[in-house]
Amino acid sequence: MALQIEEQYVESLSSLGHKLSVKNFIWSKEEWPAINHDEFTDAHDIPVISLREISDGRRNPNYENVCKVMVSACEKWGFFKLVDHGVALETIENFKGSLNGLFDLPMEQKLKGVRSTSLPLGYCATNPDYGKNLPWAEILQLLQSPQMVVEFATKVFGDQHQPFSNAMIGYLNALDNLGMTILEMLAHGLGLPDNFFTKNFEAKEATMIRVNRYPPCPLPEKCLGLGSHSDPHTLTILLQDDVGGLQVQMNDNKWIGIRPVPNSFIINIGDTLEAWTNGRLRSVVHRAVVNKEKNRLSAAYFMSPSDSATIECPPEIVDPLFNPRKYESFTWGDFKKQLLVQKRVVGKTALERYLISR
Ligand SMILES: O=C(O)CCC(=O)C(=O)O
Ligand SMILES: [Fe+2]
Repeated sequence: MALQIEEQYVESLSSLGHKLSVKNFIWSKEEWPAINHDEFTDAHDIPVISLREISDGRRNPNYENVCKVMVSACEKWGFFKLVDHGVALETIENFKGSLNGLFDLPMEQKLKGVRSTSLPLGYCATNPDYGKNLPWAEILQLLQSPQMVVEFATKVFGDQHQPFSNAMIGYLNALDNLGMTILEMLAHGLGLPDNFFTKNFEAKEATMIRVNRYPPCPLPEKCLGLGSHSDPHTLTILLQDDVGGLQVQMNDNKWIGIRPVPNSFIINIGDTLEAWTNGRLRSVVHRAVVNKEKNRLSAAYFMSPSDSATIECPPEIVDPLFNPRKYESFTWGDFKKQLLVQKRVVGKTALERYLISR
């Protein structure tokens, strides 16, 4: 029986002329997920933070407090759920609908927007960037660039590209605003000038979105939608639907499932922000598991500074005696270049190249 499943042809993830079967997607045993996509333990879930009380921003008396709570969540968990975030429901629903519509297209049409071998941007059915195992996912990666969105959408939809382009551009703009707000709040909560991070984010050279769609999988206990990894960028704003599948690794190496909350985002710290804060805000390893019945959509918006931005922990955060500087300073451009060459590895190792050895 098991053998039969493993031999099944995986139509949803096979590019034309490149037939894959379930066995091509089986991960090494150490990576097999022990908890299902819909297993959650509320006592161990990540904190929820609301922006409702402070929708008028810095002038609000609660602002200070919410910024501190946000920093604490990122110190302890590296992750939190954000509700009352101010992004219009319509913008989110339009975006989700357009992306599900894209992934529902015949493979032949999606492949018109296939990513190139040199640049990981565009559509791909099985992303080989995450080590030797194939993720059970279709992926669309695009930069925060209206021109690139239109270029991609035109390849796939021809002169009918506008609904897709508009939904995507509207979503990217809304998330850029939200991301800048969060980066300001984190700086404020850390006692840094409010624009300490955001001043490096005016050019959107490397900010990008990755939309993942995980088709139903006949063997979810041996496959993964996305293997264990940390996000190398600065800040991730993740949208997920109500299916469930995101899991986060705790300090004791145990995995916890993150229960989807309607109309929320998941915010997590990337490696670059961990280095920028000398390890105070944590970039935490996570993965996506798949399930037998349902398609699952998630979209990770990765904020990145300008290529020339120098990532160096400010003196306010370093203490030469108790908390000495952990990382050499580096530019985001250099780190990004290294990541492109190295591709992804399992777990969290990308920052190691900048560790100061003692
Ligand atoms: O699908 C998910 O919930 C996780 C996605 C993710 O971690 C990523 O795209 O980096
Ligand atoms: Fe991620």
